[in-house]
Parts: sequence; structure tokens; C-alpha cells
Amino acid sequence: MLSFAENTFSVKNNMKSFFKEDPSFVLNTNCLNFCEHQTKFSVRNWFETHGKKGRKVPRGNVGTVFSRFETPSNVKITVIGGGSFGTAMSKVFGMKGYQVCLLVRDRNIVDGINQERRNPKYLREFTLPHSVFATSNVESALEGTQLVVHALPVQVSREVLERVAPFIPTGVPVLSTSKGLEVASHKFMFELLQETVSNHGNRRPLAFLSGPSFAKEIMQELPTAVVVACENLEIAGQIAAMLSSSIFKVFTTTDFIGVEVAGALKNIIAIAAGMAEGMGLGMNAIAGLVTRGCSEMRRVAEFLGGSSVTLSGLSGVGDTFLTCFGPLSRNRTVGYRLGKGESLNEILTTSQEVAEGVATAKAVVEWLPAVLNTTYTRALVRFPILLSVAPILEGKLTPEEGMQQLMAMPPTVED
Ligand SMILES: NC(=O)C1=CN([C@@H]2O[C@H](COP(=O)(O)OP(=O)(O)OC[C@H]3O[C@@H](n4cnc5c(N)ncnc54)[C@H](O)[C@@H]3O)[C@@H](O)[C@H]2O)C=CC1
Ligand SMILES: O=C(CO)COP(=O)(O)O
Repeated sequence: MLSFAENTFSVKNNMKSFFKEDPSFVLNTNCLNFCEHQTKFSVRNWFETHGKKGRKVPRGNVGTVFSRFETPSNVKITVIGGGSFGTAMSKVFGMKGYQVCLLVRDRNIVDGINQERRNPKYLREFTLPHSVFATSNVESALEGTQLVVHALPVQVSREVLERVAPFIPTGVPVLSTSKGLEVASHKFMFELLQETVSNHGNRRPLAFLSGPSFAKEIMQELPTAVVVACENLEIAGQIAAMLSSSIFKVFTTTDFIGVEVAGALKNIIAIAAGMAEGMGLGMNAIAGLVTRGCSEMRRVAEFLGGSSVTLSGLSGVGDTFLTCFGPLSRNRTVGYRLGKGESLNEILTTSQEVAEGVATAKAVVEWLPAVLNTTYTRALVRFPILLSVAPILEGKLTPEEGMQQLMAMPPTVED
């Protein structure tokens, strides 16, 4: 039997090899062909379901965009958004030696980063690498950039992206890290990006980063594993290689639909899980709720052409577990405080950071019955968790009534 010290050593070594493994960016042809086949399949499903509604999949494959041999210090990356996640992404790229330009609207944040190497408003206890600098000038932030990282709340994304899009050089990939559905249009980030930065033949590849990744833990340099989705697996691999380090492990996929659906919907499940915890319902209830929530999330993703494999991966159950059980989650905290009896208004007026699930829950209640071509009441039977959170947030149901409603649903086959 291994001693405690030997065990710790072997666990550490395993973690090291897990995080040091090369990102899957040099792929053999068979694998690439297989993935391309999978993408076409997803896209065809998407068109079958949404074609009549005029929805389009992102188009923007322009082949290889980065020179594999470029030194990081010669590559400029623009991160849009000076909140928690924009700051964390700047650190990840900055630690690799890339020139990172953080585009923020707040003058204090610009000064804090440029003068003291820290964001004075978000995660201010951590310093940033010297290769990170900030500006609020859109034109200079995007001039000569080779990768744009979008890290803003979903509800403000369209307005900002429309404003910055003319300054993003054609062919430069845009990597979105935002998770949610736009309330006004009921659209996911991949559709929103398609409409703003990759439209009018201005082909910019679109990629999406998701997975269990609290900004604070990234800033603490704790090991983190995420997935980058892009229709073009080579571009996903190149972005993965740029991000990868001994503390940041990046997997790739072509299934951007699965990644996007999971990233948006897991926040609603986290509000529900937090609520159950705040109400003191016990671990049986929370585990049941999260598992059934994952099932609802997977069924929505599959309906839209996403893969169940993605939903069982980092962006699916991985991020759901983190957000439902991790004390740092803003969405779980909103639910917890609701479960303890606070009103949504009280909670939102005392929080500084965005909890995307609040807006996404509202969007899903309008969007899901419409996309299923049914009524709210009928859709509720199939998606009771995703569709019960919004009425509670709006004060139409109490958390207790929401839970009673869930428990009163008729028995059904598990899947
Ligand atoms: N914080 C985290 O741990 C993670 C966050 N994300 C996602 O990243 C996205 C951004 O989240 P956070 O950075 O955490 O949010 P945050 O609440 O920390 O910061 C939001 C930032 O957006 C800025 N902003 C708001 N409205 C704006 C506007 N109209 N124009 C320009 N800037 C504006 C704010 O000034 C602030 O800097 C969200 O979709 C979130 O789900 C994803 C993974 C982890
Ligand atoms: O998405 C996240 C981690 O992956 C962050 O979750 P919260 O927005 O709930 O804090």
C-alpha cells in the first residue's frame, strides 16, 4: 500500500502530466475527417430545426490564421471586457508572453492596470503580467490584433460588438467566453456574434471557450481545464495552444452548439441548486435537481443539433457541477439568497458582478416553448427545472411553491 506521502506525490505527478499533455492541435487526417463529418451533421440538424425561422450557423472558416512559429511577444491579443473574466483571460495570455490589450470603458480600470498592474474593481488582490495593458480606445485596442477575446455580459454584448466590429481586422478570430441567451432576441452568443462581427461577408472565425473556470481560481494560478469550440478544428487547436500552460489545460471540439447551450443553461440549474441549498432541502434534493437539470440541458442541446458527448464534458456537466456546488458561483449565490428569503431586487442591488442565469432564465421561458412549438404548460412537463426558475425570480412563485411544483410532476421514464 502507498504511504500518504507517496500517494500525494503520484497524485501531483498525474496532475502535472494531465496539464502538460500537448493540446490536440496536430491532428491526424482521420480524426479531422471524422470531426468535419460531425460538424456537418450538427449543422444539418440545426438547419432542419431552424432553417424556416431564418436562423443561420456561424460561417467564418478562413483556414489557418496564426503562424505556428510566431513568438508570443510579437502577437497582439485584444480582450474586450474588464470584469472578472476579462481580467482572468488577460492573465492567462499575459503569462504566456502575448501582448495583451484589455479594452475597458472605465477610466479607473485603465489607470489601475497600466500604473499598478491590477484591476482596481475586479479581483484587485491579484497582479497582472507586465505584457498586459489597458485602454478605452477601441481603434488602438484592435489595431494589428491577431485574436479578439470577448468577455462581456451577454445582455450588453450586441451593443458593444456592433460598435467594435468595424475595427476588428477581417480574418481575425473572435473567441467568446460569455455564457447566456440574449433576452431581447432569444439568441445564443454564436448567433449574436454571427450577426455582429462575422456578417456581410466579413469572415472572422468564431470560437467559444467554456468549462469549469472561476475567474478567481484562474487568477490564483490553480489548475483549470476548459474546452474551445470552433467549427474549424484547426483554429480551435491553435487557440488551445496559445492558451495552454502547466496550469491551463485546453481541450477542443467542433460542437459549438453543445458548448454554447450548456454554458447558457447551466446557470439556470445553478440558481435552482443554490435555492434548494438556501431552503435547507438536503443533499438528496440538490443532487436530484442537478442531475435532472443536466438531463434537460442535454435534451435542449441535442434538439438544436449539439452532441450528448459535449454535454457530458467540461462545458456540460463539468461547468454545471462547478456552478451548482462551487461557493464562488454568482448564480448559485443568487439562488441561495432567494432560498433564504431575499427578493431578487435585494440580491441584485447588493451584487457587483453579473449572474447570467437571471436573464437567461427569463429568455428561456419565452424561447423554449416557442422553439418546441408548444405552450409553456406543456413544455413545463418536459423541462420543469429550466422553466420554473424564471417565475420564482419574478416573484410569481415562491421557492417553496416551485419545489412543490417539481415534486408534483407526473412520474415519467428517466430519459
Ligand atoms: N467570472 C467568471 O468566473 C466567469 C465568467 N464567465 C462569463 O464571462 C462573461 C463576463 O462575466 P464577468 O467578467 O464575470 O462579469 P463581471 O460582472 O465581472 O464584469 C462585467 C464587465 O462588463 C462591463 N460592462 C458592463 N456593461 C458594459 C457596457 N455596456 N459596455 C462596456 N462594458 C460593460 C463592466 O464594466 C464589467 O467590467 C459572462 O457571460 C460570464 O458568464 C465565464 C467563465 C467564468
Ligand atoms: O461560469 C462560471 C465558471 O465556469 C462562473 O459561474 P458564475 O457566473 O455562476 O460565477
